[in-house]
Amino acid sequence: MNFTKMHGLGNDFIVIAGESRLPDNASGLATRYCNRNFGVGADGLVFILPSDKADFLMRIINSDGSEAEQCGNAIRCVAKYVYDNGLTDKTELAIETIGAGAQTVRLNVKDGKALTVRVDMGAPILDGLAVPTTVDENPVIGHPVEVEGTEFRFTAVSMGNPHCVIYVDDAADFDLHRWGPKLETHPLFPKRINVEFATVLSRSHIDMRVWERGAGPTLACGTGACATLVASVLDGKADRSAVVSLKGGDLEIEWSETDNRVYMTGPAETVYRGVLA
Ligand SMILES: N[C@@H](CCC[C@H](N)C(=O)O)C(=O)O
Repeated sequence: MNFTKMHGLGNDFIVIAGESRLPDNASGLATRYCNRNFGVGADGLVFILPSDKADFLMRIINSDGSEAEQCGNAIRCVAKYVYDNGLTDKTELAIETIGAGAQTVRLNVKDGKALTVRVDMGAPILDGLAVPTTVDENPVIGHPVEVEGTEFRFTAVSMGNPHCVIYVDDAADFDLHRWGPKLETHPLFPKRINVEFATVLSRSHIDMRVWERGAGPTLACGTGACATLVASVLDGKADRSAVVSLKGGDLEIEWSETDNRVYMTGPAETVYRGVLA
């Protein structure tokens, strides 16, 4: 199997195109090849597949072998891959995801290569049970969650995949490894959850660090950045358009008042190509 190593702000993927459907052993391939010591090393394994609803279908398997419904950084990589490799000459195309339907992406191209990608990430889901959480509220804002005697407050948002956003004094210095895994697997979250720790720097700038479901600490999370902006608007802390700074760099996020959809703009990079043994 040929692969391409790509990343969006350091959230890295092994990208595979050319299969007609998701291989039966996709989960095993992900745990084997995403391993940073015994494999290629990546946060996820991404398949670019044929779609009957859109130009392409993206399936993403986390490094622990679980499938995610959506991935904001991977969808930008997929858009860059299909354009740069001549699988399409469109600079605006639709990519189907299993959790958020077909999403429109717009490529900013220079010298024949895609530089940045703007993605219509769809409307956020705010109903607590649908996110899913066990909290029957719509929306779920500042709900308590207790871990080892420490109480956090989270706002729940699904961008096709589930997120809980927690405000902390200094996201950049937060102990992700201590709290991330316990929150990810807390009984309040029946499908586990992606956890964002956010510090609002101004109404148009949020600093965020993420503990991802199925992948642990990553350098960036596109859906997490979208969820963080949505939560911060709901919480009255930010305007509808803001820069979300992550460990790997910045994403521009807008939650449109006109159509209720979230738009994400950011880079995608190709690192190298190889063949899986
Ligand atoms: N890194 C991603 C999200 C990947 C999926 C996530 N770990 C999940 O299980 O939902 C992004 O950029 O959105």
